[in-house]
Order: sequence, then C-alpha cells, then structure tokens
Amino acid sequence: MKIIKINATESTNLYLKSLGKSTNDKGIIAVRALCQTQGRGQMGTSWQTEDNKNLITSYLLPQINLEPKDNFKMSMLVSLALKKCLENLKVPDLKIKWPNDILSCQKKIAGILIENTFTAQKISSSIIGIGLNLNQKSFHNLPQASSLSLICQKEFDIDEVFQRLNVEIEVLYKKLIQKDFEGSLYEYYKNLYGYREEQIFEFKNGQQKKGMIKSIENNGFLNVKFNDHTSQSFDLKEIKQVY
Ligand SMILES: O=C(O)CCCC[C@@H]1SC[C@@H]2NC(=O)N[C@@H]21
Repeated sequence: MKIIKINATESTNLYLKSLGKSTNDKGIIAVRALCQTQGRGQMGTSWQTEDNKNLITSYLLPQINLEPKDNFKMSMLVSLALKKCLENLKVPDLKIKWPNDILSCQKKIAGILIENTFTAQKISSSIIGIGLNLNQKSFHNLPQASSLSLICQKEFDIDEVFQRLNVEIEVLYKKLIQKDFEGSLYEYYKNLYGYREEQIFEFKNGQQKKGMIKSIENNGFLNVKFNDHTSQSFDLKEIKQVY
C-alpha cells in the first residue's frame, strides 16, 4: 500500500480521483488528510470535520474488475472492515446502520463514501472514503454524531488508527480481488442496527412509519415489513432509518 499523508485538501476522495488519472500504480493508494475543506458525504451531502481531530482518509483500490451487481457486497466488506478495526480498538456497542454508517452506542461515529469508476460495464476501480470521528468533542446541529474520544473517554492517535485501518483494508482488498464474499452477508446481518426489531422509517416526504428490516436485497436495497403488513424495498434516496 502506498501511503500519502497531507495536511489539507478539498476532499480526499477528489484527491485520489485526480491522482488516479495520472498514476499507473497497481496497488492500493491511501491518502490521509488532517483537514478537509469540502468533505463529501453520501447523496450529495457534505461531511464536516474539525481540523486535526479526526481520521479523514480515502483508498484507491485499482483493478477490482467487479460486476456492478456486486457493488453492495463491496460496501458490506468495507463497513465490516471498519467495524473490525474499531472492535480491535475496543470501541463499545458497534453496529452498522444500513447501508454503511458505523454507530457506537447508537451514535454515528463514521461514514463511508464509495465512488466507482466503470470500464466496459465493470467496476474497474473504487475510491473508498472514510471519515472517522476520533477526538472531536462537539458536533453542531448533528445530535446523532459522536466520536471515539467522547465514547471511550480517551484521546486517539490519528496515525495509529490509520495504520490499523490500513491493515483491514489490505485484507478487504484481497477478498475483493478473489471475489471472496463468503459469510459477509451473514456477518453484515449480525451487525446490522435494528435488524428484525421495530424501527421508525422516514420517507422522502417526511412521513414516518413503523416496521422492521426484513432483509437486504442483492442490490443493497432495504426490504422493510411495515406494521400495517405491507412490505417494500427501498434504495438509500427513498428511506431513512430514524435512530
Ligand atoms: O455521508 C457519509 O456518511 C459519508 C461520509 C464520508 C466522508 C469521508 S471523509 C474522507 C472522504 N473524503 C470525502 O470527501 N468524503 C469521505
């Protein structure tokens, strides 16, 4: 793995996107920034992070040659890899909130943004962006956000956590190349926040309904059985799990 450490950038995902165009590297490239001025989140949202406090990193995974239908499998592997890293750091009560947010004690401590490049209808390479809240203590207007230091009551060394995450990403990359998804869906369900428990779901129009997660479809859609006995599948743009 080639590792690049920088002080500041717009977005580590964008940094790798432009680097990816000009490099012939055959292995993983990881970039870690201490400050990010225009961090990007899922579905066009922004990712705010206090300077010098958190782990802000992206990984360029080249030559993955993945069928687009297996996109969600990759997302599962990434969230499980991040969760494993956090487990090793003894972070308590970890869960994955569909599709790939990481919660500790029901608070969001990390987010993942995966951006793919396609060649001949296959995912040829992927940029995995990870924002992990480490030492930030306050989150304005983000009541569901927290950090490892708030939860574990100690400070974390950003580069030590980065190194540990790099190890898990190497393992994930090998699995991805070998198309080794065996057991990952089972692991994902085991760690899925609110799986088969009554939850409140919110639709795009703000309407809320109670139900439970029945399954995750192969394409990553969330299949929900509502209390009124109807079932429906949703993609990320269509539904939010209230937590
Ligand atoms: O919305 C989410 O939950 C995903 C957030 C992903 C944020 C990370 S921070 C490092 C990388 N660079 C970005 O611009 N975004 C991702």
